[in-house]
Amino acid sequence: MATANHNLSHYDKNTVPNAKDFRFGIVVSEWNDTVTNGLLKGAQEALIDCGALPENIITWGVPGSFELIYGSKKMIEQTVDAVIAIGCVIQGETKHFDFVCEGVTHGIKALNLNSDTPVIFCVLTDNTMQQSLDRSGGKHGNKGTEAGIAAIKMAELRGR
Ligand SMILES: Nc1c(NC[C@H](O)[C@H](O)[C@H](O)CO)[nH]c(=O)[nH]c1=O
Ligand SMILES: CC(=O)[C@@H](O)COP(=O)(O)O
Repeated sequence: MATANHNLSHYDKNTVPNAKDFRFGIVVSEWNDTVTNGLLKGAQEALIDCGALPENIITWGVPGSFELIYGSKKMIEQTVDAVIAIGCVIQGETKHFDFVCEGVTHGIKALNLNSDTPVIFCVLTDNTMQQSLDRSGGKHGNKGTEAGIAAIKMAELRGR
């Protein structure tokens, strides 16, 4: 289902475990910070709405989405139950967009494969700034909210 047909902010609390006993790490890119700060807000609000304690949420900034890989690797060492990697990559004039998006995707996939801590992919890869604004608290909701809920569900699965 395309995002256009699904509000990213919608979730049913009855299907989300209570997050009071979990610790979360959030790594957020400074590139396109109007968007990434909106995603961060959505993620933080979702975590707290579902019981997470503010003191159990560690948040670090990194320069760009490519640095989410290393930042998430270091965050895993903070003994958290899940990491949320937040970024916004927007197509420019060159192929750099392709390499950043592919690099981040493969890097975060590798962290999920090679560590015992789930890393949630909250990286927008959009054609325009408007598409990113629409998905970080705009008309399509907030992908950060979606990522926060995913982090709680994966933290619970990790403990099974
Ligand atoms: N163009 C965008 C970037 N580019 C920067 C890279 O992510 C990286 O920081 C640089 O190549 C140094 O390693 N990053 C984004 O997050 N979003 C963009 O649109
Ligand atoms: C994703 C990027 O790195 C990109 O926004 C940079 O823009 P450009 O391709 O015009 O250099």
